[in-house]
Order: sequence, then C-alpha cells, then structure tokens
Amino acid sequence: DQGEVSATPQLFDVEYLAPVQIGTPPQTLNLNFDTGSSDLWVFSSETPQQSRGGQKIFEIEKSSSAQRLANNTWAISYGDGSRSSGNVYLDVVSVGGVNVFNQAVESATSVSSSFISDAASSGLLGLAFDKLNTVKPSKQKTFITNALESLELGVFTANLKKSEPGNYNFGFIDETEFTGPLNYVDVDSSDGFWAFQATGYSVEGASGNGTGSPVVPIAHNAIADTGTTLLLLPAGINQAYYRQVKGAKEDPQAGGWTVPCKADLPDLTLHIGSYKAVIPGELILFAPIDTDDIKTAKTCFGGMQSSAGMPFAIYGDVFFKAQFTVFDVENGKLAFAPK
Ligand SMILES: O=C([C@@H]1CCCNC1)N1CCCCC1
Repeated sequence: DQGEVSATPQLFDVEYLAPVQIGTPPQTLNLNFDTGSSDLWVFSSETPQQSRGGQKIFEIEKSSSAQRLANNTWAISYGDGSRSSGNVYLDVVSVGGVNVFNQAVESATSVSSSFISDAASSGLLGLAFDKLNTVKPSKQKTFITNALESLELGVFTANLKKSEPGNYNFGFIDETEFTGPLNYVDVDSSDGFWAFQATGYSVEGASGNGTGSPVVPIAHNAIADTGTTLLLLPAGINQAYYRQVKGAKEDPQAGGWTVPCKADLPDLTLHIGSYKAVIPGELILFAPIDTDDIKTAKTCFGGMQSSAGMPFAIYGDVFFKAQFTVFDVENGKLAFAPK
C-alpha cells in the first residue's frame, strides 16, 4: 500500500495542512502533520461552540464506525504554550488512500486560544514516536505505526514548498522529488523525537571569498519537526549568520532576529555528518512584521531563530522547504536530499 497527500501552506507558510479522511462515511478534515508530536487530535462535535473558530469538525455521531475508547483521555501541551485535551475514539482513518482501522482519533473538549483562532486547521496528526502519545491510561499508536505493516516501504517523506502546495508520501520514495543521492543519518528516538546530530554550519560569502565560510563546528542535537514553522538553531549560528546581513538585528520586541525585507540573504549550509544541507537565503526571509504586505513592509522576521533554552535545535518547515526528507520508520533513520 502507498499514498500521497498534498501539503498546503497557510499564510506566510506558518503551517502546512493535509486532507485526512475519518469515519464512515468518510469526513475529510485538514490536519497539521506534525513529526514533533504523536497525537492525532481533532476539533469535533464534543468541542464547545465557544471554542470553535470556524474549523471543520469531526462529527462523531455521524460516523457509524466510531467507537468510544472508554475511560481514556488525552491532554497535550506544545512547546509554544498551546494545548488541547479531550476524549478518545477508535475509527477508520485514511491518508492518501492508506487506510488504518481502529486508529485512535482524539476528540478535543478543550483547546487553547491559538488553536481556536486558526480556522483552517481541524487538528494535528502526530508522526513522532509512540512514546510521546498522551492518551491515558492506554497509550495509543500513531497513524504511521498502525499503517506500517500495510506500507510497501516502511517510510514517509516530506516535500514542503515555499508558498505553494507540496506533499507527504506514505510507503514510497518518489525519486522525482529530489536530486542526487539520499544522505542517510542516524536517529536517536529514545526521547520520542526524530532526533539527530548536526555537526556544524557555514555561511556563504562569510569570509568574502565567495566559496563560503569555513565549516564552523557548532555541533548540535536537532529534531526534525514538520509542525514547527521556523529553523531554530544555536544562538552562535544565528549571530554568525545575521552579522552578514546589513540591517539585521536581534529585537526582543519582535521576538527574535529581524532583517530588512529587501535584504539579500546569504545561503546557510548545515553540515549533517558529511552531508551539506543548503538553505537558500530567500527561505530565511520570513513574514513581514510591520505590515501585512511583504512588498511594502520594511522589516521582516527571520526564518532562522535561536533555539537557546531548548534541549535541542528544531529543524522546522524552513528546512523542509529546502530539503527533501525521508522519515525511515522501518530502519529508524532520516535521509536528506536537495531538490
Ligand atoms: O511542542 C513542540 C512542537 C510544537 C510545534 C509542533 N511540533 C511540536 N515541541 C517541539 C519539540 C520538542 C517539544 C516541544
């Protein structure tokens, strides 16, 4: 079995939503596929009206195959301070034609404000490791764990794009979505994340010789997290990069590094083992912060920010827009390639 779904960016690529079919007859909800968490939760008929902001909901009573997982609840809180919680059902879930029967579908009876105000997202589909699932007393498995035995290849891939739909594939690797060989790296899933070791970075043009700065070995632990918008890296990498950009500044008022929207940003190369992951400078230009119009805006928020205070760096959507990524569940590996 194998499947492909579109990954559609919301305004300023702040998140990517993919269609998921839940229940009988199928109800299609657009969910945020999150390799940084392991709960599949949805706005539902159990979500109080006051906590809905226009999202499409999963109407539990209209699914003939929904079964309450009695005496089980869930509650999750994300690193950005958002949180949700509720009851648990088992139902059929399909992604791009890949079907899982008896998938835990976590129904929200409470959601925090940032979820309420995000009208486009009906919830999250977690793709990290099962140990992070929050259902109690019986921890539940993710969609990918449940789908694994039916997949041709035990993998899923992320191919996100700047300001246009990309895709997630399940069960196969589409060689037309990347160039060159795949570069495999070891994963440490002991904390439940797609964690790996990055060995350093270099900034194009940093030393003015055009061939890019020497590799600066700021080795760091990192996780691959499609549910995080930006690229969160050690403070030293941020300083070395943004010091090359005229007008860049770390502005606590703005919440981090800002750059002039017209800046010509250098490429950032992240060294992962022997692999050089190039992040084109234009991806490090993120949303305007002084107006909603990137054409007239003067100041833009940087697409790379500091991971200071976090247990690891977070390779979020800015990274996945530059690098085709294989999440090899079968072998517990990640693989990257340019595209
Ligand atoms: O909650 C999160 C992210 C938030 C955005 C969506 N992905 C999960 N964390 C990042 C990974 C370490 C734990 C905190």
